[in-house]
Amino acid sequence: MKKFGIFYGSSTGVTAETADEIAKNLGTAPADVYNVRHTNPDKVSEYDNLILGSSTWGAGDLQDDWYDFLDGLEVLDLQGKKIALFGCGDETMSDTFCGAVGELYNRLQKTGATFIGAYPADCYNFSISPAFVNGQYVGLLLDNVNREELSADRIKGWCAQIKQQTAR
Ligand SMILES: Cc1cc2nc3c(=O)[nH]c(=O)nc-3n(C[C@H](O)[C@H](O)[C@H](O)COP(=O)(O)O)c2cc1C
Repeated sequence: MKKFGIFYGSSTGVTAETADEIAKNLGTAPADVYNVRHTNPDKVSEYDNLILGSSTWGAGDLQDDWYDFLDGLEVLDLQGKKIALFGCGDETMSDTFCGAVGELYNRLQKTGATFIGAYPADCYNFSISPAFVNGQYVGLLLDNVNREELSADRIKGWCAQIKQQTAR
């Protein structure tokens, strides 16, 4: 089984670019990076570790292409797999910042997968995010609308963490 499969949904390309950047940092081949719009959820069975990314739209909602994919994904048995989440949003959207990441986290609990890649919420400006659980974010959250200059380092640090958490 291959190590990392990266699955993303993106409306204007920001999360797509982030997925590619994460792939480079993890040493993942482009062929293992999937736009969920064109992918069957069963594809995840080929991977030990799933990196899942969505931007947030509406008011804290999933990126459009995630709806069907998540319906199929959340009913799978993913025991033994690790899931790391990332998202792109806008911190100034107050309490919906990266809400899609919170939704992925909540709906995928029942799959039995182990969640890795929690990220410290220091250095962000937010009130309450749906992705903020037990004092930290449940994944890597990026604000390329207002703080794009921070994203490359955040991705680098997070990928180093993911490598450690999947080393065994
Ligand atoms: C109409 C609209 C609604 C948005 N709603 C949210 C939101 O609720 N929370 C958030 O964090 N970001 C929100 N955003 C910001 C987007 O998530 C952000 O621009 C993101 O980088 C888009 O990524 P994508 O191109 O991969 O879809 C919104 C943007 C627009 C234009």
